[in-house]
Amino acid sequence: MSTYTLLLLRHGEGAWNKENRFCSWVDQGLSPDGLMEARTAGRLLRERDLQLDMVFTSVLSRSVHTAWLVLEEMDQLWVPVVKSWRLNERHYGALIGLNRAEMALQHGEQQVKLWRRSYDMTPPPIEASHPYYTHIYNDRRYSVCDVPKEELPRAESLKEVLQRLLPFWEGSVLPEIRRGRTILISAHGNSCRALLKHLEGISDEDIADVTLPTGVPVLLQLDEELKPLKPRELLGDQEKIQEAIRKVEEQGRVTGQRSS
Ligand SMILES: O=C(O)[C@@H](CO)OP(=O)(O)O
Repeated sequence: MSTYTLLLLRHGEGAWNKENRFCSWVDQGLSPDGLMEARTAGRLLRERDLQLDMVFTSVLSRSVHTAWLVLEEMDQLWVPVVKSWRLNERHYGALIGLNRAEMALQHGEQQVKLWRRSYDMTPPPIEASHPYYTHIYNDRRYSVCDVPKEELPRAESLKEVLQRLLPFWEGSVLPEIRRGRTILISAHGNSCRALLKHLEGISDEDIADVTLPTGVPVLLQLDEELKPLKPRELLGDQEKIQEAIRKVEEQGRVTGQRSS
């Protein structure tokens, strides 16, 4: 029976992870720690002797840059990379740019947890008057998408992330996996969570408890039916990974932790 190897990776830490702001579709670069996390992820994959055949990223610089650093560390910079907006971070609508701890103070921690982690709650949409509206929709990268700019999301629940991601997964990624290719998807916390939900059959309720830290590769072994053969493996120092997960979860508390 053939098995498939799939790696999911949330990009290394970005500047706004540190500032505890909803980053979403704002094109923030990697922080110095994020650069290090991406290189460490690459070294971990090299130590496992993984040979990548193809990489998929979002169109946000932090996921593209992470993929590049991983490939460089693996000495596999030649590997083809395909980018799509459909792997972008969840569109946080009007919440973009806001500080999670301040939002928890204003709206309550429970509301922030629902916005961040519930499966089907869509945050308020971004309006044209929002300070980051032009930054996002006037960016040239969104004029070359497979849908017209007007049809791009203005806010998304995790469910809506999965809906826009699935056509790309099925049309572009799955055929490569079925050909036996080893794939890395370098994306974002919520696009990776949506994909994990789909692949592992996680319930709408349980997905709220799945948190991914930045820069930690998630190794999945799939059977011919694309069902996981064993539990997902988060690569790296397990104690540090648990600590990083706890920090991401605490970002929505009134005292708002920084991600690393
Ligand atoms: O800011 C964002 O876009 C995401 C990921 O960093 O935040 P959250 O963890 O709150 O979903």
